[in-house]
Formats: sequence, C-alpha cells, structure tokens
Amino acid sequence: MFFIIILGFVLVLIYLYITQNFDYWKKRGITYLEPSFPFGNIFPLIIFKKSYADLMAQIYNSSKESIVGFWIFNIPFLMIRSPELIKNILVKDFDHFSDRFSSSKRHDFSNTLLSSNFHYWKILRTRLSPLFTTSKLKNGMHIFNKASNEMIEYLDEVSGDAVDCKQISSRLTANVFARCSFGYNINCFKDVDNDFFVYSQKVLAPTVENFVRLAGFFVVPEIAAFFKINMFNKSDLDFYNHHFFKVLKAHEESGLKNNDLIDCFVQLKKEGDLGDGFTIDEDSLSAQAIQFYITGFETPSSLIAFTLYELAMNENIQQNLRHEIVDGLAAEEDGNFSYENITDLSYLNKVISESMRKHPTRSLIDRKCVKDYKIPGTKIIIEKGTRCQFSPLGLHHDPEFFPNPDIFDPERFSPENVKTRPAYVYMPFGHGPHNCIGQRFGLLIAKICIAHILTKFRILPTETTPKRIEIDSKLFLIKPKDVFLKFEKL
Ligand code: HEM
Repeated sequence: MFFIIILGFVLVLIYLYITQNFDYWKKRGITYLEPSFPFGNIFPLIIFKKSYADLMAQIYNSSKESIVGFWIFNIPFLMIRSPELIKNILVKDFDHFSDRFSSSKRHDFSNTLLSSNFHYWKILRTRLSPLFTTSKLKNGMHIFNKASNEMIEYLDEVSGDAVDCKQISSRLTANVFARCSFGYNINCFKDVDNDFFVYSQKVLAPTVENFVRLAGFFVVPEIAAFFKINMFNKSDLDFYNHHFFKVLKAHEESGLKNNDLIDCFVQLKKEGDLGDGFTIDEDSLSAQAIQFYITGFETPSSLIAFTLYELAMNENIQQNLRHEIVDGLAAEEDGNFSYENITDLSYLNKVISESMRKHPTRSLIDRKCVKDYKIPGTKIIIEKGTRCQFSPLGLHHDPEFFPNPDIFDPERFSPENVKTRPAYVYMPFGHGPHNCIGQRFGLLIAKICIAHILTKFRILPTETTPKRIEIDSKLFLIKPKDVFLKFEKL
C-alpha cells in the first residue's frame, strides 16, 4: 500500500513537471497546437508514425498565422511560417537568433559548426569557408568525375537489372568523401564492404538508437546531456578519428600539397591559433572532418536518388535534360566535365532545384533566440531561449508559393517564375550566416553524377517503383526508402 502511494505521488510530480509549461503559448497570446502528456506534440514521431519532416510540415499546415506554438516533451517551440519573419530571423535580425538548438555544451562534437556557441562558430566558419572556394571545387573536379566514372562502370555491369538508386548514390558519395575528408582512394562499387561505406551506413542507418542520438544532438541537447547520450558511439568515433589522425600525420610528414581539404586541416593544425583567443587541436580538426563527412555524405546522396527517381517518372524532362547535357559535353575532349561546363547547364540547374523543392533533404532548420525579439508590426516578443523551427517541406509544398506542389516541374525555377514568389520560402540549404557551408560542393557532386548517368543510360521505373516515393521515418534527414530503377544503355 505504502509503495502504491509513493508511486502515485511520484507519477503526479512527473505529470506536474512535464505539464507546467503547457500554458506557455496561451499566456503569450500565440496560436498553438494542443499538447498532450508526456510528449507534447510529437507522439506520432515517438511511435515512428511520422518522420520529423512530416510532423513539422503538419504543424506548418495547421495554421495560417505567421507563428504557431508547439511542444517537444515539455519544451515550447515556435514554428515560423511567414516569409517576412523567416527572412528577419535567418538573415536580417540574425544577431537575435545566432544559435542553433544544438549550440550548447555537450560531451562530443560541441566544437563543430553544427553545435558550437556563437563566438567559436563565427571564427570557425571564417576559417573553414576557404575550404569551399571555387578554386577548391575546381580542384576537386577530378575526384567527382572519377567517382562518377566508377559508378558508370558499375551501372554498365548491372544495366537492365533493377538497381536500388539510393545504394549507388551512397557509394558514390562515400567514395568522394573518403577522398576529400580523409584522403583515402576507395572504390566501394568494387570493394562492396569497404569500411568507410559500412561505417557511414551504420552511423546514419534508420535505427531507433541513431534516432535517439541524432534527436538528442540536434533537438533536445539538454536531455541528451542529462542522459549522457552522445552523437556517436565510441567505436564509430574511434574509427573516424583513427583514420583522420593517420592521414594528417602522413600529409605532415610528406609535405605533399594537393590544394584539398586535408591541406587546409594540416595548415590549421600548424597555426593552432584561430584568433580571438580560440585554438584548434587535432581532436577538433578531426571533429570538423567527421562533421563534413557525415553532413556532406548523406544529403547529396539523397538528392541524387530523388532526382534519378523524378527523371525516371518524367520521361520528357529526362529527354530535355539529356539533350542539354550531351550538347554541353560535346565541348569536352576527355568525356569528363569541367567546372565551368557543368555549372553552365541551366536546365540541369532547374531540375536539381525542383528536386530539392519537392524533396528537401534536411528537415531541421532551427535557430535559438539569444536576446528578446519584438516581431515588427506586432506586440509579440519572442523571448530569449525560444527555439524557432522552420519547415522546408511545409513551405516547399505550400500551394500559395508552389501551385500543384506534387507535380515535378523544373520551370518553377525559370527566372520569371522565381521572381513571382517570396525569396525565403525556398530553403533547401537554409539562409543567412548559418546556411549550408557545403552547398556548392553538394550541388556539384549531384550535378556531375546525374550528367554522367544521362549521357550513358536511359533511366526507367521498374514494376516495383512506387508512384509516390516513401521516406524513412526514423531519421532527421529526408531520405528515400529503397527506390529501384532500371538503367538501360543508350
Ligand atoms: C545537397 C546537399 C546538401 C544539402 C541539401 C544541405 C542542407 C543543409 C541545410 C538545410 C543546412 C542548415 C542551414 C541553416 O540552418 O540555415 C546545412 C548546414 C550545414 N551543412 Fe549542408 N547540405 C548539403 C551538403 C553539405 C555538404 C557537402 C557539406 C560539407 C562538405 C555540408 C555541411 C554543412 C555544415 C557544416 C552545416 C552547418 C553550417 C553552419 O551552421 O555554419 N552540407 N546543410
């Protein structure tokens, strides 16, 4: 009996603790979704009925107001809907919103762009930006072309069979990133069980464990810190650290310069001092390399898979794109693409932009308010500490900005059409100072891969290709579930 009373008492305390914030938005006169105990508004996510992206889109669609309050467990969040406010928060009034949710002290990875506090982030961003200049990208062209040619060799062998295009795009980006971030010359089309590929699949596999790690890292870092949940398990982190230290040492000893990412890491290590009293050591450099590998590996890979799917389902668009690419390639002697050549293909640009519109690969664009902010033209104050969430999926499928959103139409990105909608409603790479640092790098890989495929193969759906592509619900990235297509030699 005594035990039951204590248990009842504890349960009441837990209930009161979790629900104490459930009137947060009501008290501030802000439209909100009714929360329920104990998960707030994320029950469909907890039972894997909805992905984070779908849930955020549902919250976005639940109202026409410019902001909507909701809860993750007992923490109040704000969905930002209005294009004007999106622009203010991400760009114009960035000094009020300079942190991410994950910008806090955590056990691992608290020193990367994704999670460091503003002062360290600012200096790090300035020092890491030169890694993605046009000259570095041009220098990487031989890596991107080589990886694409390895993929073409593989597709040649399996031509006519049903092929999972997410598998091939993942192998391609694993080859690229093992070379760019770690200096390893791998070909996981041939070496199918290559460690880099296996580990990258494991770290981002749609498992409950990875979901908890990533949710802890990106959305509720204080809960992750309390339960001591790290972004990676130790053996995965050891694997990447081991390889990074090995490559760094080899480059330092040989003095070789390739004008690549590793050169920059060697240089940063030599300097040690980032300025403004901040330093960088070998562990932090390794964290940057791993961050690029993890953030950069999956998003271009999903972009490629989504684009191949849309091209298979839209034969005319595929034909038009092939014409443009074949004409462009005629200028090249060795069958490869030059940087100028690929970036000049305007229809390819539109197709890729539309692919990212229909299938934005990252669902989490977030900012934390760092000083109270009065929404212009209203009396509403967004208080310091408030977590602001944006929904690329919701915005990109809002018929007000993109009529008939389920239709794949690259012409939405013709200059005339772009002018007709607010600029900030299209956000595959985010906006403002915190936007994606690897945007041009990711786009280049995807474009080169698609261009190589279209010059050699006709992409066709198979009997099992779904009419509507399915995405995995255990991840924060929007990643297609198995997409089987046929690659028929031209
Ligand atoms: C198609 C490919 C890619 C997509 C769609 C994508 C998307 C995004 C998005 C939406 C953000 C958040 C931006 C914001 O909050 O405003 C982001 C941030 C970031 N991305 Fe990417 N990304 C891609 C490729 C890459 C690549 C190739 C790399 C690295 C090599 C990379 C590294 C990063 C990093 C480090 C950040 C954090 C930037 C910061 O806070 O300063 N991404 N990305």
